[in-house]
Amino acid sequence: MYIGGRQDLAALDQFTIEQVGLPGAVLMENAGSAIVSAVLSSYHDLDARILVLAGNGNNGGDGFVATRKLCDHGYNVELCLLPKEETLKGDALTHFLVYKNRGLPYSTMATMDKDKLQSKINCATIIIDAMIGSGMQGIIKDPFRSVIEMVNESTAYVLAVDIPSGLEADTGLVTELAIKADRTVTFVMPKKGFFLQDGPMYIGEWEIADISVPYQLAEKSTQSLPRLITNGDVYAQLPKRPSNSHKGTFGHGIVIGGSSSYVEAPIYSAKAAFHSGIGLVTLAVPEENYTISASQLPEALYIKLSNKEDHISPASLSDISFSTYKAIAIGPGLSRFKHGGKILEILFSKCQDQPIIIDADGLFYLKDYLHLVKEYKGPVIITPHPGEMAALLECSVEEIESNRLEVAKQFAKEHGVYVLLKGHRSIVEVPDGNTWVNPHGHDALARGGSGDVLTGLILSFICQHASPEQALVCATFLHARAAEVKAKKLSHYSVTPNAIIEGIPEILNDMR
Ligand SMILES: NC(=O)C1=CN([C@@H]2O[C@H](COP(=O)(O)OP(=O)(O)OC[C@H]3O[C@@H](n4cnc5c(N)ncnc54)[C@H](O)[C@@H]3O)[C@@H](O)[C@H]2O)[C@@H](O)CC1
Ligand SMILES: Nc1ncnc2c1ncn2[C@@H]1O[C@H](COP(=O)(O)OP(=O)(O)O)[C@@H](O)[C@H]1O
Ligand SMILES: [K+]
Repeated sequence: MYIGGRQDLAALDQFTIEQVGLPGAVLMENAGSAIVSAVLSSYHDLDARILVLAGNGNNGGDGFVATRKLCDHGYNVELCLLPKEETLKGDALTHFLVYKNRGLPYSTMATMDKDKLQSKINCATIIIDAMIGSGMQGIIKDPFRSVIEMVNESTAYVLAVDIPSGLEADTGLVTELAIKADRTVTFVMPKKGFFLQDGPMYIGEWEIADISVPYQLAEKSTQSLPRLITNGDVYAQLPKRPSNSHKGTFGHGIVIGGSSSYVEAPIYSAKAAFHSGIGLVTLAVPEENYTISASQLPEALYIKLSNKEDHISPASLSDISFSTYKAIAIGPGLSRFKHGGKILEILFSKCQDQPIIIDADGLFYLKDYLHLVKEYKGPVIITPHPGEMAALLECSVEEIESNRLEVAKQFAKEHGVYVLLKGHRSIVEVPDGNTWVNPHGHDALARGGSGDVLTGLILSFICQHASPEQALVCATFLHARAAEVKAKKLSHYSVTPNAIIEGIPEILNDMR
């Protein structure tokens, strides 16, 4: 499923109107009807008081259609047009005239003082936000400003038409104020802004409505648009498991990490790999971590790396026979120490072309070794959280967060790496290829060790013959879904890395 920005949507609408020959007023009729269907599917109480707040652009036009049709269904619905009537034009004006020709009632800000509007908002059970849609730009201005404040303070259920008013479709930025929707019915495709910056906090539950803009056009003409990872994508891309297979079929991976302060991190990665189908895992950890690691995960094979003070001695990596492993994950719990970058130097010199996944403190050292990545024959995958990405780029976390899609794309292109930029709505960027956005995951994942689990999943799927892109798509989605399913059972407060690992089989079992 593609996600688009303002211009992508406008181009698709225009194509449908001009080339396909479906007039804009028909699309608007469909959009309004989709809002009505959303109300009909959830609210059967005809006494519910529905207030439609409309702007003067096409988003408002959708609101006029919805109000007319809700009246026809017998709902107790009221239309309030916020800008002046004279400012209406185009399809919105057409549908406003249809509304008026039907003799249906409406009020405007001009005919009503602020207190009266406030009392309408307070009395509403459902508010339909048709003030501003994808045409939103800049700082929200009056008359919408004060109305948005009132709506956000009310107890009404808020249904946003296409996008909550005040949220920027391209960037997910809310400058000062936007509608906090309970549900957003969006047209044609989800907007990029739903998954960036403030967006996820404003859209509520969301769904896509078909308004007869042919979606196949998006697939043909918008290859560069990001895609949302769906259950279907993951099902299609998960490594298949022939029943006559043996452990060699599903690959042997190695996790290199751990230090005296961070014992658990590489264990979480290896456990996650075991719970998601890998054939064999070797844990290469400092020798002083061996006993506790082996007691927690006896299924793994072990390489005891010699310690230097409280961390791995980089030179000890020279003794690993890397050709044994189908893929390598490095970084969880490695810790930061002087000359730690030597670890990457040795790793890249000893590996041939197997996929290398660099996470956590491995990324800390990467900044000075990016040339090795470019020269390496095999795929390199990096999994930074915004702080790690900011350190790699020597910029602020804010700069990363306000440009997540661009940052990931640029970095992947420049260095030829697969980038998984983590966070609330993680981004998977394939060098010179696709961009994927994960719509799942929440605060239950905001706990030390969550990222280590994800690294193990990526390793596991690569060892099972998934391409790096497939592995990243599957791992990112399953990791977040596992946390969601566990949070439902245990509470958002209580999802440990081990709980996420236990959630993985539940999600895998549900995949179809
Ligand atoms: N033919 C089409 O293009 C279709 C568009 N549709 C609807 O039309 C919407 C896009 O319509 P438009 O491009 O007319 O734009 P919108 O109706 O989303 O917004 C434009 C209006 O918002 C005001 N506005 C923008 N930024 C503002 C700010 N910062 N403060 C205060 N007011 C602001 C503008 O002055 C203008 O009146 C979509 O979101 C969708 O709901 C649907 O009807 C389907 C067909
Ligand atoms: N609020 C959140 N919403 C969605 N995903 C989250 C959230 N907080 C954390 N995550 C996910 O949890 C993981 C945390 O990784 P990371 O920060 O590397 O943790 P650690 O290094 O402690 O294991 C990432 O996959 C990230 O996307
Ligand atoms: K809206």
